[in-house]
Amino acid sequence: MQHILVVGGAGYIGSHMVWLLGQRGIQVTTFDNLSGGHRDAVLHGELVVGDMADRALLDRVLSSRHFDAVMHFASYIQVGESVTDPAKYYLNNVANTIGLLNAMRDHGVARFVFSSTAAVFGEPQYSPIDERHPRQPINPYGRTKWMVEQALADYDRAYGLKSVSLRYFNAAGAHPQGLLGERHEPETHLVPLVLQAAAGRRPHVTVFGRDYDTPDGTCVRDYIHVMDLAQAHWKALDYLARGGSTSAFNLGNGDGYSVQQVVDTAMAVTGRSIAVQEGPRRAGDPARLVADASLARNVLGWEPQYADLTTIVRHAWQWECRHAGGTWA
Ligand SMILES: O=c1ccn([C@@H]2O[C@H](COP(=O)(O)OP(=O)(O)O[C@H]3O[C@H](CO)[C@H](O)[C@H](O)[C@H]3O)[C@@H](O)[C@H]2O)c(=O)[nH]1
Repeated sequence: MQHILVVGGAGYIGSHMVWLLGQRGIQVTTFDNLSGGHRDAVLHGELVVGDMADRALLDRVLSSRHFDAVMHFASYIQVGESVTDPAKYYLNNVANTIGLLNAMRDHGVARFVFSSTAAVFGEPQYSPIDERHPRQPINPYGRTKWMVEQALADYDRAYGLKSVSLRYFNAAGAHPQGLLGERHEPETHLVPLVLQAAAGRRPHVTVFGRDYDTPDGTCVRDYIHVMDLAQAHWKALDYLARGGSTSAFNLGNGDGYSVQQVVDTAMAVTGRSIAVQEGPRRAGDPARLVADASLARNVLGWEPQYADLTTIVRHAWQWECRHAGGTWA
């Protein structure tokens, strides 16, 4: 692998990926519309600012050099918004992604790494969730990701496009040296919200439901460090370069932490108290989402380095302190 096109490479997970590729000596072109990303977050390679829907621009980029693979981080990710505005999600996450695949096909790029999600599984029927678990997404966001996964299987059968879909559980954490971190506008994810409350930038964090069938009544999730996600993508590129077949892998640590445990860990890491407000359940939240990621370990040779919640929260806190103004400067 010499040169990779990273679509959506200025966002949270994409920017960590671009950094890691730089560390590995890989050339990168980042293609991003900057709607959810930041120009300053691209720490390596060239940046093309544009829209995935702009086919003429995609053609220009894809014909500018040979790309060994394309990585896709350009989806919208808010479950609630996908319910109220499904058009936005089907257009970007499905139609624009298919447009990208068609452009890749026309330009002879035959490898693709796709950011998928645990949301393709819907309500868990057993735990931990392995790749064989039925894919029955319960919201438009999950459906868009599952549609693309299915399209990728068809594109392999018909056109020989080889792909890896990586189904993230709960991405969290930040670059270990504080170079990059998590910023979404608006922020809806638990770890940054809890840390912003610890930093005094929010008055409190709201716990969405305390009546779940879990040990402390709050939802349990499998938090995975963003650098471990990037490492899994790196392994996926290597797998495809070695002739690996089109596949999907779950990415998580196999450890479930409750919302309350995240708050408690954040208080221990930051040494600050965090005000908690009780709120109702959030629609579409399963009680427990925990991954069985043994397939990624066995087939990709993936080994998470930062698997414990304390490390994940500590790195996220370093980022929060360093960028307390909410900017990348
Ligand atoms: O202010 C908050 C925010 C979240 N939560 C709870 O914290 C847990 C984690 O919530 P996040 O919003 O951080 O993460 P989700 O599990 O909802 O989302 C993850 O899974 C989704 C699909 O299920 C999408 O893939 C999404 O991008 C990904 O971060 C959930 O139980 C949620 O109810 C709270 O209690 N209060």
